[in-house]
Amino acid sequence: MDFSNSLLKTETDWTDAWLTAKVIRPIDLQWVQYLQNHTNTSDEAVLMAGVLVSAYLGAGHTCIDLNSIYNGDLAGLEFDPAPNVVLSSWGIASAGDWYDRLSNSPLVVFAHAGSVTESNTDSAPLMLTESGLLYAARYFSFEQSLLSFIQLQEVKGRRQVDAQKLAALFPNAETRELDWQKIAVANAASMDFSIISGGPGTGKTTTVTKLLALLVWQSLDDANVSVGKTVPRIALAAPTGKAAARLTESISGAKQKLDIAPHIFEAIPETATTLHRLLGADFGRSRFKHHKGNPLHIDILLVDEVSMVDMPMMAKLIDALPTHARLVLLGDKDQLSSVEAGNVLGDLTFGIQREKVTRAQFTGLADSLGAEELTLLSRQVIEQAPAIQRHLSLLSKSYRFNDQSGIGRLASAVNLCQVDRTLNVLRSGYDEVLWKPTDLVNEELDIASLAQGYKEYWKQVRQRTSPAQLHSTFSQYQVLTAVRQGTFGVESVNDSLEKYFYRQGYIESQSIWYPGKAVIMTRNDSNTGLFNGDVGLCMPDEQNVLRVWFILANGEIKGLLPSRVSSFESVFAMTVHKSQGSEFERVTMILPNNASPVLGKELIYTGITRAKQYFELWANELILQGALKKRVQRRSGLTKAIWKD
Ligand SMILES: Nc1ncnc2c1ncn2[C@@H]1O[C@H](COP(=O)(O)OP(=O)(O)OP(=O)(O)O)[C@@H](O)[C@H]1O
Repeated sequence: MDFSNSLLKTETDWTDAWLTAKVIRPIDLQWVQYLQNHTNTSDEAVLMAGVLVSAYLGAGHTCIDLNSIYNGDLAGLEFDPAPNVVLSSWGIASAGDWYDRLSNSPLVVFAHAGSVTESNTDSAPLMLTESGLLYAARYFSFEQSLLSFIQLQEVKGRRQVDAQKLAALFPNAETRELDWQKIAVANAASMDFSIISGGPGTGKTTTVTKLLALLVWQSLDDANVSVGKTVPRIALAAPTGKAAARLTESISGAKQKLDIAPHIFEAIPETATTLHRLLGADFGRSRFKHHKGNPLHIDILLVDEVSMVDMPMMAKLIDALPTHARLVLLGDKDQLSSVEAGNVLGDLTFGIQREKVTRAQFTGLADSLGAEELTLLSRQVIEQAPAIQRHLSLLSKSYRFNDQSGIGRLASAVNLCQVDRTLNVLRSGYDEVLWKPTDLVNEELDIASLAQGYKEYWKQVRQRTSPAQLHSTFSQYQVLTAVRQGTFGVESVNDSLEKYFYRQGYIESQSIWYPGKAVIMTRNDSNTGLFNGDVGLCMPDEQNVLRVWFILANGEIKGLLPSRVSSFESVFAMTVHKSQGSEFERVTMILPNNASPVLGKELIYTGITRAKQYFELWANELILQGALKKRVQRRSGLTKAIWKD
């Protein structure tokens, strides 16, 4: 693209420098040029703000903060020259000056609730708030709908909770120690909007299955569907096909463990779907079938793996929710945020306090819990908390990792950014944690050792085992990488692994598709119904025709001819980003040998918590230390708006 005639071209050549350094993308300039052409604006300070808004969106931030940028806080993005240096060279001496220039531009509209809707975003491309946050208008509108939804929850009354039924679902609840899963259920049952967050194995699925059982039981009462009582319509959803398939599996498992009447058991669904499918994605159109004008036909919506849900999707989900429906969000707030812009779960749970309840919550729980529980809970009350706190429950006791577990300890140290403790755990010789320090100079990867984990998989490929069994074996082990490019990036590691498998004779032919080939979808495909992130394994069917087998969100297995599978890549190694929503018995995670903007503690925490039994880390100590000190904090207006009290 030639920008030579553009007003963006200045003596400082800031656009060229930023493009060359890849800190902005051509699309960021194209967008601003488009705006510029439509409004005849030539104020470079405004155009720079537009370029930054677009570039920040690309990096996952929903807005820019003029004050932070002017003060040199660039959210980890490496702009050289720094925006404030360029702005100063134009005589803009403070963030306030920049604000004034933006306020007077035809490109910018002063932002307040209701000042923009998704349909009028073209006439108001940039939105500026009083506090100096600048948004692309669509993103301001998404954020506003989420805020309005949360505000609406505050005026809704409490729902009655049946204490006896609740107690029956928690027969082992102790009287000397609070059961925070029970409190989470009691709390969520009493309101229309709730978030249950927790690390791996803290019982999120168990808790939410009991919540569904309680809600169904309360609706149907003790008798079988009695006159005048209807079964609540419940939908289970997750952001990706893989996460939905896992939710299907884990809800069915958790249901089996409940001691409930058959008619309640039957009324709790087991099949989850993707958010796209739930909302009625029409791949040819940007709008979903379900929205405010045509809401979903449901009474309760449970969404799992919410850390992966981006801001536009969350806004659309809320838009499609009928006003009477309950929304329960589930996820691990400490995991990586969504690939696209936003950090919805992180923002909503930003100031969450562990094992605390607000005064309002405590009062609300009075008729749901026993006297002894209330006495214990009364010691956990916080008097001052923002309104959102009463919608939140944080589960922290892990039923997967006990206090002695290496993986649990490692995840906890990483999550708290404790460098020394992390290194101690890695060096402590736990059976289930191994650290292989990598050499910064000699970038050889021990592929033979990496490939060991796939031995059982290849054995089963040779034995032509069933696709379901093959998937089960494949999910036992996964190599994870932090980045895509470079020797330790996913592309190179996959390539090396495939070459190794070929040399070992595991791969039988040189064609693209061979028995045992493992792929991951890289985009949604309306023709096949597959979703970005779905994993397919190649094996002959009973007629000896090669097919690629996928596990669908509902748990079914579907075999497609390879010619029907497009937009995929190999998945013997996958990026940590793509692994969100999946878990494996054993994981090897490889960090790159140079610092990368994506490398922060959230990524390392997410990688570790994919492993259920064994975790191996291949990383250089310096790179690891640097990553642990880095928190990737996404800019948005949500946190301040919700947690300001
Ligand atoms: N209160 C409890 N007492 C005993 N075991 C429990 C309890 N809660 C959960 N578990 C067990 O711990 C394991 C993990 O529980 P669950 O799957 O509900 O957790 P999760 O937070 O959803 O896990 P994940 O990290 O996989 O999403 C399961 O085997 C479950 O049966």
